[in-house]
Amino acid sequence: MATPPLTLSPLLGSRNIPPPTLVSMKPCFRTNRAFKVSCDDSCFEVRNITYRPPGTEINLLNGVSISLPEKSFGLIFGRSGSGKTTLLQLIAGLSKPTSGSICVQRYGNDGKPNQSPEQLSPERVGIVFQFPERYFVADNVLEELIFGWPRQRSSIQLKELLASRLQRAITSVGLHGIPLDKDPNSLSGGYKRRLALAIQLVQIPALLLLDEPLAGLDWKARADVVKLLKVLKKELTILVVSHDLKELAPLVDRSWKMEMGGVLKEEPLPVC
Ligand SMILES: Nc1ncnc2c1ncn2[C@@H]1O[C@H](COP(=O)(O)OP(=O)(O)OP(=O)(O)O)[C@@H](O)[C@H]1O
Repeated sequence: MATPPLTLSPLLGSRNIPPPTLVSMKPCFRTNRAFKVSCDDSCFEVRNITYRPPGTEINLLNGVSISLPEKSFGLIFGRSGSGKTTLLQLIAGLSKPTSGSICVQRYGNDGKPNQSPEQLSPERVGIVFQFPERYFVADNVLEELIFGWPRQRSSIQLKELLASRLQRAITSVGLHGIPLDKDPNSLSGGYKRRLALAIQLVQIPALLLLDEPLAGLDWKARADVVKLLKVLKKELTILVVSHDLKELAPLVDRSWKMEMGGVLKEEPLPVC
């Protein structure tokens, strides 16, 4: 039986993004690891995207391109207001690019595309906005996790599928020791982030987008989230926007700098 796609949590559209603090950058650079795209590998590709919000005269993004191989970790850094979050929103399908495309491209042994690019559908993308815990709506962890799920009567098979996905998501973010009837707002900062990640992982996204995943956490919670992302990276393709370059650097396979005016350039991280 075909599995109906799970709807994205209604929370997504309502999460506002306050500006993060800018972390000073050190003047030494880390080299990006070389990537070999081999037989039947696929890449998430943003191709020459331009974005001008409806009714405005200014392009927030100008000819942005990204290629991120499956199960790799990409990081976008750059000054506040340069357009990083805007780009994540476009990749997640929350707004439409004015021109350009977002797709999945498969490559053959020779490194050349071996079929036509497939448009990246929003159902395959999970996004966790900055400070996601500010937008928790439920009284307990379980309700928070299933907030966006279909409420109509569903088949036993669908219920079983959702339950197994839920179990897997809870385990993969290390929430299994937490009672499901606990108030999400009583969790520690690090566990709130785990919960926000689990909400997205239930849908088994092919691509996970994270906007400032370490912002506002204490050092212990930051270290926990970095450790968790290292584990998730084995299963998922992850694209992060962050100012916390030093802590995330060990995970990063590819990095880009967003210049003011929405111009993106592939560039090594400016950290030792
Ligand atoms: N719908 C819109 N209409 C006009 N301007 C917008 C719109 N959305 C965002 N902007 C502006 O676009 C610029 C880029 O915003 P964006 O949030 O993408 O930057 P950012 O690089 O993620 O910044 P930060 O690091 O502070 O989160 C900002 O100047 C913002 O005010």
